[in-house]
Amino acid sequence: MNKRGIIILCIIATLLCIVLGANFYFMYYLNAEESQLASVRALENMIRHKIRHLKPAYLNRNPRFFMFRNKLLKNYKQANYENASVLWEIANWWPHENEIYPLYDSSMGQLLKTLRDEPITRASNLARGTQLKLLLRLSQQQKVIFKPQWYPRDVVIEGVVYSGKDRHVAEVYAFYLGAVLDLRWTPIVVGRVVNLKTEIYAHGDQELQNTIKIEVDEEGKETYCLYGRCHYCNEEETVCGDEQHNIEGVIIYIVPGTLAKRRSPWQRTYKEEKRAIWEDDMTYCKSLKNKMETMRLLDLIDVAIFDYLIQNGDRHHYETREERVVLIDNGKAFGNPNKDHLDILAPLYQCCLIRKSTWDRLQVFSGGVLTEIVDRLSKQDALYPLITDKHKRGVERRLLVVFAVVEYCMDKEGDKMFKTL
Ligand SMILES: Nc1ncnc2c1ncn2[C@@H]1O[C@H](COP(=O)(O)OP(=O)(O)OP(=O)(O)O)[C@@H](O)[C@H]1O
Ligand SMILES: [Mn+2]
Repeated sequence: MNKRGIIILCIIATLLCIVLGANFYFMYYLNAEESQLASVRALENMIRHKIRHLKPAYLNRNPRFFMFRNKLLKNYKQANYENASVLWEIANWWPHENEIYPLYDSSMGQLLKTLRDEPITRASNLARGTQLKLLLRLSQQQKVIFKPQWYPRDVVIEGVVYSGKDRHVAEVYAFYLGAVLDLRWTPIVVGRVVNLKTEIYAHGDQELQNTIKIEVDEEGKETYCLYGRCHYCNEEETVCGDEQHNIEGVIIYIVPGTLAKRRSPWQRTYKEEKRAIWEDDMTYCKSLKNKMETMRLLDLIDVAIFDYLIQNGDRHHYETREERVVLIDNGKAFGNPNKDHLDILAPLYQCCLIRKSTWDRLQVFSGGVLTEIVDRLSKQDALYPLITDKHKRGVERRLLVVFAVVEYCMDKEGDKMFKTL
């Protein structure tokens, strides 16, 4: 063979290698993707099977519930007070690690009422986070956060789990749900109707006033519309007062102490065409178990259950207080009552661990009692009813899914999945 022949042969051989190699790679890639998909599907099927065969105890009311009910109702019943300052001082001493308020305290009911009734004496934009929120001062003293209403209760937010703006009532619901499940890690929150003209604009600083548009129609009737200052704020998207200039919103008590922000290991990519590793890798938790303290992992699993019940799929970061996880920012829940995003529960089904106390507590509120008690507790809130019946049914349906996932994990891991840390 001459020199030219050898070169041509070499080129052909190289090309063959590249084509074959690429093919093998492609086939490997396809298989890997298929098996990942298969494992996610298999898990979903397993959970579906478990739901169909749930023990009656998970479906019926638990008689132990009565031991908790009266105490809860008594503790969170809004009550008259004499001196708001004293109550705020008490509440500012409450937090310990991530527990924001005590199990039972006679000041709680009074504190809730101060947040609902005390006059707003100053208002400004709070450009923390990305969504519209205000910083209010009550009675020249206590600073609180205000998140306004964007949607009526029955609007269904379509699309991905983190679509849309905040749902203000979700913050109140989260507060009561945390109280019921003994995950007292949320800020204390009440609903409040505020007057955009006389309470917000009139006490607003120059900057806030500049972000409130006042329109006057031919009859001289004014409309106040707030767009605020924040990452997503713009003049086209406003919160407008009704005929009396009233808007709904929530007053969020500021958690005293230092908060640290951390990236969630189960963070979404926020790009619909790109999936995160944890979304396909069902063994994702294995490496985390070596990297992360068990305490932290258990906190995040509690958070996953909490978020799954209310369908908050936007906990891209979590915050800690004294090294324990707090449930700050629960506004992106209750978007679509007809849809359950199972992957919010990934920390539970991938790690197959749960705090024993959380597991015991969840079972106390089986059989429809969970949404009933949150409903009773929130009856005194200015924004009652917080969520529609469809959303309530969603919470109950998801509680069964949590039971089913724990059953699935028990099959896999046995009792060693329950931790007492
Ligand atoms: N109750 C609170 N107590 C103390 N700090 C708070 C409280 N609520 C919010 N913050 C602080 O303000 C930041 C922004 O609040 P939040 O996360 O609710 O806003 P957001 O606009 O929804 O943010 P994101 O767009 O990141 O979801 C929080 O990261 C936290 O540091
Ligand atoms: Mn948010």
